[in-house]
Amino acid sequence: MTVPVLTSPDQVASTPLRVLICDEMNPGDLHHEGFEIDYEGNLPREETLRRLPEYDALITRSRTKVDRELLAAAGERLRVIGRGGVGVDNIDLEACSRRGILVLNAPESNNVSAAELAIMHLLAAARGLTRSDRKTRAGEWDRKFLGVELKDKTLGIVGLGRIGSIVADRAQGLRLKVVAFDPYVPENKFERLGVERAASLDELLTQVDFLTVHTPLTGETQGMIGTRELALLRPGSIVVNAARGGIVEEAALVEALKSGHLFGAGVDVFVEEPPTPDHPFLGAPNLGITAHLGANTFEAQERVGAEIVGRVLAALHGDVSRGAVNAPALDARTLELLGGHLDLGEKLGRILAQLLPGAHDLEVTFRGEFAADPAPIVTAALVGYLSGSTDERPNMINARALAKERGLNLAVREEQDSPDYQTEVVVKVTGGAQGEKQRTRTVGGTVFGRSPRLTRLRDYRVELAPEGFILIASNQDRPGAVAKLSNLLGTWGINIAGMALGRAQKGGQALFTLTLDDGLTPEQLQAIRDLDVIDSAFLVRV
Ligand SMILES: NC(=O)c1ccc[n+]([C@@H]2O[C@H](COP(=O)([O-])OP(=O)(O)OC[C@H]3O[C@@H](n4cnc5c(N)ncnc54)[C@H](O)[C@@H]3O)[C@@H](O)[C@H]2O)c1
Ligand SMILES: O=C(O)CC[C@@H](O)C(=O)O
Repeated sequence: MTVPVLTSPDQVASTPLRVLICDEMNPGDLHHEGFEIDYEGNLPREETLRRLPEYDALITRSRTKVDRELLAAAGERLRVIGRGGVGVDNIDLEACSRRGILVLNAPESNNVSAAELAIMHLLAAARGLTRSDRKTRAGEWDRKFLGVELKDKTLGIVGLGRIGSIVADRAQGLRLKVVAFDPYVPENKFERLGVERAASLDELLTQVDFLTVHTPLTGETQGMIGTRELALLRPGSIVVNAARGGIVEEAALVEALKSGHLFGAGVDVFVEEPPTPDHPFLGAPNLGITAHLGANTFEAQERVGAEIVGRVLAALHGDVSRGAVNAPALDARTLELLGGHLDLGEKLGRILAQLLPGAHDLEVTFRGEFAADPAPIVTAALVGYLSGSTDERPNMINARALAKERGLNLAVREEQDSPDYQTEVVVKVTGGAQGEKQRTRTVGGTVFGRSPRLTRLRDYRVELAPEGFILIASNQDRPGAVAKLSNLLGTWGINIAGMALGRAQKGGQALFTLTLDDGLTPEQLQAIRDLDVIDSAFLVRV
């Protein structure tokens, strides 16, 4: 982990710290003692690259790509990048971390505006706004068009985070029934918002009249609404994407509009922004388009500007407590003493996120004597558990706040005794709807030298390096199971890097855990599940 070195207050007093704002926003008051802030609105990229070496911090919106080229042009002086808004997909976070550059965002400031824009697109598509506007301007007074009412229809929301929750609230005001799919959000949030929970994306798609997506763009969400998913929607549905281009596949959306399967759609975001003049969206029927304007209101820009400027200036003074997207908050000594335990905690969290996402309780048990206060291991477990489901890149600074926001309760237990290892960390998550059977999943691990080892999966003892992909399979402890499984993997050319076998009692249920160098296709996983010696099989990526 890289700990960015920020300026000490002494340095600040002698030389003004320089901040360049290169994208359009309302930056508020630019006069702050000890700082020189240059607001340039839409600065051409070449100019940004040319001037950047003279600045300590850069503030952007989504227009400016903070890539390796920009970082190379910046040279040594740049230490903080502020993103006015939430999505950091225009910023190469890995490259920033590697150079010790702190990245901050302002995720709460534009969510009302973005949610209102999504509702606007829904209403516009329902009443054919863009079509009627275009025809009337062309001299055609077409009053034949019939729209649809929203009242008593069902809105499906994918992603019940900050913006999805506000959309749910506003939609209920329009008398829509709201159903959402978000496997990472605990049940109590759905209950609090009065939103019905869909168990899967397919279940959501088959029961809604309108669909709106509010997830970050991740490996999982890219293209998550494609031809197959659109076909699952009822004929005459409306689709809105005001999140990120590509969550709804562009070509599939155009096709579904042209075929008449969809009544209409609204988009605020494109895969490539700005789109080329021949982009298929531009000729699609009943498709309302805005130019990534979700955050473009006076109110949001005032909040975004004030928040991101404040955060960047605070960070330049060494206070990284607000909005840090990529910075660890630990000193070098603690990092040294906790050794591989932070890595272990993060891996245990990541495994659990795949075994039981959307839990409402997470409990960490520490066994044995740790060389330093093990509390950061809890944070690391949260980082792992929350990763992959939010734009905010959970890290050692923001993970506890994010967990609180999600309604994830934390508990920590310490046991002096560690019968099997010098130290052991066991993480348990519990989830499930209120009044229904609660599910729990437990994983545990230890550290050999600086390398994490998995020691426990559910009630089974294992010993395995948590690397790559782990295949977890259970069977009735019958002979021949291992051979059949490894033969099958061998026929696919998949190498087994490590294997552990655990069983609760002789002849009872047994658990195999295999680390694999490569992942499995859904068909391969199904073929394993279909083996007569296997009861269940699950693949997690560490
Ligand atoms: N159009 C705009 O101008 C504009 C403005 C602000 C935000 N945004 C975008 O809106 C989106 C939502 O922002 P937010 O602040 O609400 O984010 P958030 O992190 O608060 O919420 C995202 C939600 O998506 C859920 N999620 C993640 N992966 C999922 C998956 N595979 N399936 C279902 N749910 C999943 C998460 O659990 C989380 O609850 C982001 O893409 C953001 O960049 C766009
Ligand atoms: O204002 C912007 O540039 C982008 C707004 C929005 O997409 C965000 O990520 O906050």
